[in-house]
Amino acid sequence: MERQPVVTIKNLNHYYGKGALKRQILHDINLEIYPGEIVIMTGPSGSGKTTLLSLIGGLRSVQEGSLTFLEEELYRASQKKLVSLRQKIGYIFQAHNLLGFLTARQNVQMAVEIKQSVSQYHAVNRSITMLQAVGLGNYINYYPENLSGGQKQRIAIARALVNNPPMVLADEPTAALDKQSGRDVVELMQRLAKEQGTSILLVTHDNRILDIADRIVEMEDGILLGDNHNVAVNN
Ligand SMILES: Nc1ncnc2c1ncn2[C@@H]1O[C@H](COP(=O)(O)OP(=O)(O)OP(=O)(O)O)[C@@H](O)[C@H]1O
Repeated sequence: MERQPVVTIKNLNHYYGKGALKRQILHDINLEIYPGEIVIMTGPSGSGKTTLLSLIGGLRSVQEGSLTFLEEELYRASQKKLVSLRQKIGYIFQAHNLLGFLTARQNVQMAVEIKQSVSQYHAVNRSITMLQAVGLGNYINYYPENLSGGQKQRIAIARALVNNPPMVLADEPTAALDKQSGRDVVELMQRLAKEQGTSILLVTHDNRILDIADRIVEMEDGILLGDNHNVAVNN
């Protein structure tokens, strides 16, 4: 495995609220994620997992500490830099967030077209290839409402991976799925991530999928447990 991390977080703190209402949510977080690595983050509700995910994804500004993505520092980064970072990340959420008036192919194609100046022909072909890779080759022209929860989540995976991003952030991707569909979806993510060398940071409460991780870290009251040793070794 290549040793230059995709994400390096050092002494990261985060707060919500102002004045007397200011509350520290993340405490001195240290974490490194390497290319192709699948890291699962667990922890109780309200412990700060989604907050950390949104900071890594450039969806919130870093307030204190250092967070680098592919060697770009996000602390005090411009909006332009944050926008360009977001384009390097695939997102998969609990609710698949597909657009109901677009077919499976069009939902994936949109992600290709937003990001790159590619021809429509190329965007269509890439979208179809990606849908085939997630096992939806026979459902390319279906609308989301005519597909199962697991199939919709597969479209979301195709959309997240179609631009071959260095990193995918997944927030409870199996929460709305039954046991078998949840398992299928994460195994698919695991396979594609390994094939493409994509790193995955996946937040879950689902103990049944922990085995797909290369590494498990746990968030408790805004403190990240389980990764300190790793950071020390890599420094
Ligand atoms: N925008 C916000 N403004 C103020 N407080 C917030 C905001 N977003 C989250 N919080 C609070 O910050 C804490 C951490 O929330 P966060 O969503 O990061 O936790 P989580 O571990 O992802 O929880 P869950 O597993 O329920 O999604 C919670 O106490 C939450 O109420």
